[in-house]
Amino acid sequence: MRIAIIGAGALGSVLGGLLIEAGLDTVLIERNKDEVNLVSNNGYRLDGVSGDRTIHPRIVADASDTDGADLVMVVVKSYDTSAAIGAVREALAPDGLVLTLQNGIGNFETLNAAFPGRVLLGTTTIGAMAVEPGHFKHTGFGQTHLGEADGKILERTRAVAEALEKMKAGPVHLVDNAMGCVWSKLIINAAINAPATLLRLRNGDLPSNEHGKRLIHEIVEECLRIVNAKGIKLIFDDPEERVIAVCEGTAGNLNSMFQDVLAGRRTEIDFINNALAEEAETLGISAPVNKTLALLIKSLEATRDKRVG
Ligand SMILES: NC(=O)C1=CN([C@@H]2O[C@H](COP(=O)(O)OP(=O)(O)OC[C@H]3O[C@@H](n4cnc5c(N)ncnc54)[C@H](OP(=O)(O)O)[C@@H]3O)[C@@H](O)[C@H]2O)C=CC1
Ligand SMILES: CC(C)(CO)C(=O)C(=O)O
Repeated sequence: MRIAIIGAGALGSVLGGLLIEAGLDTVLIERNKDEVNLVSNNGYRLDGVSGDRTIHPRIVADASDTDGADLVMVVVKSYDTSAAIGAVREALAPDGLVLTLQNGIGNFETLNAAFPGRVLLGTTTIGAMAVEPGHFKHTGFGQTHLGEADGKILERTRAVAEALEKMKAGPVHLVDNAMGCVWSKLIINAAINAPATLLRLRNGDLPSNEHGKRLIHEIVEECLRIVNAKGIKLIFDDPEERVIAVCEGTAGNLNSMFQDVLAGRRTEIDFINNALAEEAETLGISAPVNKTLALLIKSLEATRDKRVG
């Protein structure tokens, strides 16, 4: 299977490195030309839980320099998905498939509008971090869930799952409820990322007091009203309990939104709490908690240079 990865950032470089080491024909497509030159000339350092080594991938800035991939994995930030469609089109073989493992909602819909019936979706808890140009850290093994949007288990989806399994980065589950997986992760990110960012807390400290617990409760309840109205089936029975378990399981983490804010990068708020608020509005449901969290994070992004203290 020929694989192209669009976005050789943290997750793309970790997945790419593991796929290359597993012997899969994998090319990285990255828009940052300095990074492409650096990695073309020297490879990149990949360290962390799977060891410390240098990966020498094939990496290109122009997707038309690839050979027609059977699988194009989109691992750009959610706000870059629309702009990446041209690169996906250039990289994709005529009968190739697209896979999104991005956080938030809307990525599948954006890609599927461009490549109808050819997009798989899912989630991964594999952890990745960019340390500096040319250096990425594999911060954790994790579970990957993927499937077809209509829930069918097809031979083509099985082949993708088998290829990803070769990374040995954690179990890869072929599921009949991939949309439910995406929404389940959405709720976890909605209830942890924005509040812990605003409170400047590590994940474990968010539910450490009754107010933080109440905040999680209010966010999850609001999300559940949207999920139920849309008829989405989550992959766990008690989402609130799961959010608290994730906080405890990742207690020392600064969540990805907090890391983006600290680094002065744009966040994925439009695809998490803001997307939930928009879904609610479309459904005629009130979602003041998600709406307020989204406005606070967007205000935080807009006032980066005005912070006091
Ligand atoms: N990191 C993690 O552990 C996990 C991340 N995710 C999700 O995966 C997605 C990617 O995250 P992450 O890897 O951390 O993000 P990064 O910002 O580290 O990587 C994204 C990369 O994609 C590049 N890019 C953007 N648009 C294009 C394009 N059109 N063509 C080629 N390259 C492009 C960016 O370039 P530039 O530098 O110019 O912006 C950047 O290098 C997000 O949705 C995230 O939520 C999910 C699970 C785990
Ligand atoms: C699960 C969690 C909250 C772990 O930090 C995460 O996915 C993130 O930081 O985006």
